[in-house]
Amino acid sequence: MEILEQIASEAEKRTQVPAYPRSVEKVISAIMTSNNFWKIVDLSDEPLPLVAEILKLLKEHDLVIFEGNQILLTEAGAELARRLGIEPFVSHKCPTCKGRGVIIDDSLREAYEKFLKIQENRPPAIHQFDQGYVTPENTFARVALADDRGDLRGKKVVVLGDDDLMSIALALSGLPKKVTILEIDERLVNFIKEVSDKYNLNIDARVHDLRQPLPEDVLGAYDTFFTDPPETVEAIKAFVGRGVATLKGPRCAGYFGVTRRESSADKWRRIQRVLIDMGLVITDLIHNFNEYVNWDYYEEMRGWQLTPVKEPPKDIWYRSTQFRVETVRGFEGFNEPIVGDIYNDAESSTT
Ligand SMILES: NCCCCN(CCCN)CCCN
Repeated sequence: MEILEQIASEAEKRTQVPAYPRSVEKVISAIMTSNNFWKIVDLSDEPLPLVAEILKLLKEHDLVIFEGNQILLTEAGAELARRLGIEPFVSHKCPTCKGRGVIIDDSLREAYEKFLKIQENRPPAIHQFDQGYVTPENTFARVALADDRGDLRGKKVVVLGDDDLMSIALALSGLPKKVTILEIDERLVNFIKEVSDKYNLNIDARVHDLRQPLPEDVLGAYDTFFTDPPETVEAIKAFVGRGVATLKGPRCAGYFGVTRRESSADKWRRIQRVLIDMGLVITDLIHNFNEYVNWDYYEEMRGWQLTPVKEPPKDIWYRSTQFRVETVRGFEGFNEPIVGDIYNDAESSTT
């Protein structure tokens, strides 16, 4: 145990990311499962900067070697794993729903097929706004989830930030009474407007920087919000807080993703305290519900400078947990201006 403690404390000192013996143990389990850096980050469920530093420390202790871009345990590393009883990861994920608990069934199939075609011409994700969209199937799984919880039919829905094109999927499903979207990126707003005009979707799409307070007419006017904020506590407070500010009253719902790729368990605790303090209850937390298509600006992101081997990401590695929250009596949204950097902290790495 002592070596894990030593590596964890050194890794925390170097990265300022909270690190524990369990963090090191999970990285070793991940190495026993895959030699690919991105898969090791994905399996370990620890922040990328911390995983990168732990790998460097394991190498310094001759417990790991880098053969080309492959990350392998040495004989000493395998011996340590045996001694501590560390084993490879084993998945028991449902092959049908992929662990989401919902599927895109026949009632949504036609709308989903249309969405698949429409999203082929979507604007690419850009670094400037920390964009990274989820797969089209994932976007529709969020529609299925919200309908399964009774949050869409006859409801007014608002989307805060929409590189995932949730607004188009929601409108195509025909379930909400109204869909509004606020998005900083004009390319996306124009794309959504064109699609809305072409398919008669009647989407209320507006360019808006979510660091600025919301327009008056959206405050207290919606039943359900969707957002997928950057991974700083400030950004989550701003995006989710504004989502709450759009809600009509108690017992309204909000959906958003929070990742482990850029947020430690300690940051999660701060995030969850912010949610509780807003007067929300967390009704659902679905691990790895969201899977993000690899963005082509990966060489510009901070995480790339930190990787111990320079292997371009191939398979999906960035995932997030889908949160569903509900307001109760006394809830309080947040609609103040945000100043300062909402994209970067010690744990973020894809900005
Ligand atoms: N920088 C690339 C990954 C960004 C993912 N973040 C924004 C997602 C927008 N669809 C945060 C994901 C979890 N909140």
